[in-house]
Amino acid sequence: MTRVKICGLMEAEHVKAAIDAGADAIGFVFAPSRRRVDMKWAAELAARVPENVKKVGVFVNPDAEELRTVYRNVPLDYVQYHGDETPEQIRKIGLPSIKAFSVRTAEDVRRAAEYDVDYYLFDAPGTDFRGGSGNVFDWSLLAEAGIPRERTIIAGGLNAGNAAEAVRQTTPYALDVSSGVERDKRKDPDLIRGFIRAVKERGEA
Ligand SMILES: O=C(O)c1ccccc1N[C@@H]1O[C@H](COP(=O)(O)O)[C@@H](O)[C@H]1O
Repeated sequence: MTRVKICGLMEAEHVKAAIDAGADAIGFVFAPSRRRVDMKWAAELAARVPENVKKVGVFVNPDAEELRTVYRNVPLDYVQYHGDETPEQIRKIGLPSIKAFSVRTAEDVRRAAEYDVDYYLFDAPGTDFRGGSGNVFDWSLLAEAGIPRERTIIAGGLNAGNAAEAVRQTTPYALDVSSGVERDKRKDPDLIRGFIRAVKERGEA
């Protein structure tokens, strides 16, 4: 069964909607973004999340000490690195990790093999910020990744209308969505439910 991560949550109502709809993971953005949350509020939101729903902190080129401070104060399951972090930096920090790759070319996808992380996330390049752009990348490039599909997460411009096709083409571990479950730049509970339904009710075994 393909997992779903709902990212960029900022409001308690939307955290609850994602959990109730069956999200497998939720994401809090600590990087520069219109979806950024501060550590104290993220800790309050995270405290409402049951253990079976994984909590992911999204960072871009974080300072290692600041990252550890957030990790100590917010009960995160994974750190998502969404910048230019090197394999050595991630290894040295030593926390459970997801590395995001901005995909323009096959070379961008091949870089993933240099990293030793828990999950590999492939996203379209950002526009205003490093992620959360609502753009789709060319999924066919993933054939170049050389990463087991059970450790692959697809992001970038997903919505209830293209989620099933993304799963069909890429057979990933999980889909990750932010813009596609927003209306007027704010998360929308109906869109969250619709996205999760579109992924989970594809008729998979
Ligand atoms: O969501 C953000 O604002 C964000 C900012 C900086 C880095 C990553 C960010 N989010 C990640 O972007 C993709 C989702 O993008 P989309 O809006 O669905 O196209 C996902 O990996 C988020 O974790």
